[in-house]
Amino acid sequence: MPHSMTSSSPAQGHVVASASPQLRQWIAEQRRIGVLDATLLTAMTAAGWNEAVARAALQAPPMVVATPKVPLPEPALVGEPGAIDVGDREVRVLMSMKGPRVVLFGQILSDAECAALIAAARPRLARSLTVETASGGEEINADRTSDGMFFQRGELPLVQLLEARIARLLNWPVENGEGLQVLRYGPGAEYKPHHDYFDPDEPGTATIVRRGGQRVGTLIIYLNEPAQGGATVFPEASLQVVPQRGHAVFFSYDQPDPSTRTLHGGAPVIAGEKWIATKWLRQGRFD
Ligand SMILES: O=C(O)CCC(=O)C(=O)O
Ligand SMILES: [Fe+2]
Repeated sequence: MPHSMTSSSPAQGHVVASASPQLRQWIAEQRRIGVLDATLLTAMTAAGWNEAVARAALQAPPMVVATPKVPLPEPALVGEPGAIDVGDREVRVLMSMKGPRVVLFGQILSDAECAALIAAARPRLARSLTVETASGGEEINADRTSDGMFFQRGELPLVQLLEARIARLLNWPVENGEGLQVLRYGPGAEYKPHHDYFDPDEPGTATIVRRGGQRVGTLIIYLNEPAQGGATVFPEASLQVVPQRGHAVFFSYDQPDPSTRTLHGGAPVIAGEKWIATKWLRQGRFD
């Protein structure tokens, strides 16, 4: 009988002799986001799959997941680890959401490292520009009232160390990352909701993506804690990430399209200052 697939439950069916490609696809997708096999088995039998078939499907060679349009940065969350070893440090896993793809991490930087990054960036701050897709150049933008600067990739030992951690954490080559950007928001400063990918309909985008391809993921690292305000918000997911020193929020987008629901912004700082470091990840080498 025909059956429909959703991402949250296996296909319903009567007793079936063998696992369909759809079922194997669903298993692969669930594993990718970290669901354990025991949980999958329960879900499959509850949905009407014969237990022997369900077990066989779980034992079959893993299927390549076809859902993402392009390979994406993604942390290894299979088995639901509480932390990920990034070489010189254990990064804590605090929250994981599938659609939009958002993962919250803790302790990617120590307090001392956050302070050192702020100190290195502070003398180089200037009013933030945004990439202007109309021309491919950069411009001052009223939607973005922070001050910022870019580090060259590998510019300082601390920057290099952080880039290596990010590469391990998100399984994405260091070479595909843009230089780390540090932003400071004073009281009232904000970054209105936007997408980080480059709009394919804008004439300047072709020029921009010649170097490294599209952006496919973003990691925002919180370097301090504003006294009030300054959350990173995802309006379409009703999600608000409160800045905590050393934490980082990751999100990815498999195509440059609003359907990824990765619209996000930095809410106005109400009191104090907000410092973040942003790492944008490209599809290919960003040289
Ligand atoms: O300030 C924030 O929380 C968001 C920053 C952001 O969207 C970006 O740097 O692309
Ligand atoms: Fe952004």
